[in-house]
Amino acid sequence: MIREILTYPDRRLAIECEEIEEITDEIRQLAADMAETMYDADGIGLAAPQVGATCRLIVVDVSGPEAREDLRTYINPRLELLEGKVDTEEGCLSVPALRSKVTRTEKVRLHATDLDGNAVCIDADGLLSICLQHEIDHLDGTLFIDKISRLKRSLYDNKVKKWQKRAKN
Ligand SMILES: O=C(O)C[C@@H](Cc1ccccc1)C(=O)SCC(=O)c1ccccc1
Ligand SMILES: [Zn+2]
Repeated sequence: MIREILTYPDRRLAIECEEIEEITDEIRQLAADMAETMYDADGIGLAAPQVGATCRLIVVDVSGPEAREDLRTYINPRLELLEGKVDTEEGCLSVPALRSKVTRTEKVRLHATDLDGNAVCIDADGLLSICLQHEIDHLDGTLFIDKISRLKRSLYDNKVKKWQKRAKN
């Protein structure tokens, strides 16, 4: 089922998520719900804390929400940063109405477990590399706004305060 996506400054987005010890039916259901929620929100990735879960689970599909033909689910994902630096314009489903330049590593090596319990080890570059870094940051409680300039961050914080005031009235 589609779950609510938490938005900044919800403190649950800052949680350091725990390793998954056992792949239970509950984990499988969460992964299915995260994929459905990601597609519904036109995303190419989603991390468990974005739907209020505190385990190290991410889903990615860089083929995009229209194609939906390359869904990958990763349990306890870990990245080796290999080489290169790249600047990209990022957004986040948990940080509405903000896009900003983020500098990331170009090539990464992913170590994870898939839903069948098999070990995964793949090298990634391009959009998949960026998406994996963005999603695994979420598992560590890091949002891309933690990586932008203090000025841009404070401007966004002021916008959020205005939205919250308006929501209260
Ligand atoms: O908030 C999230 O984790 C989802 C986010 C992940 C992301 C991946 C790569 C760069 C920035 C952020 C998104 O999916 S934002 C949507 C997006 O970037 C996109 C959507 C369709 C096609 C291409 C990109
Ligand atoms: Zn995000």
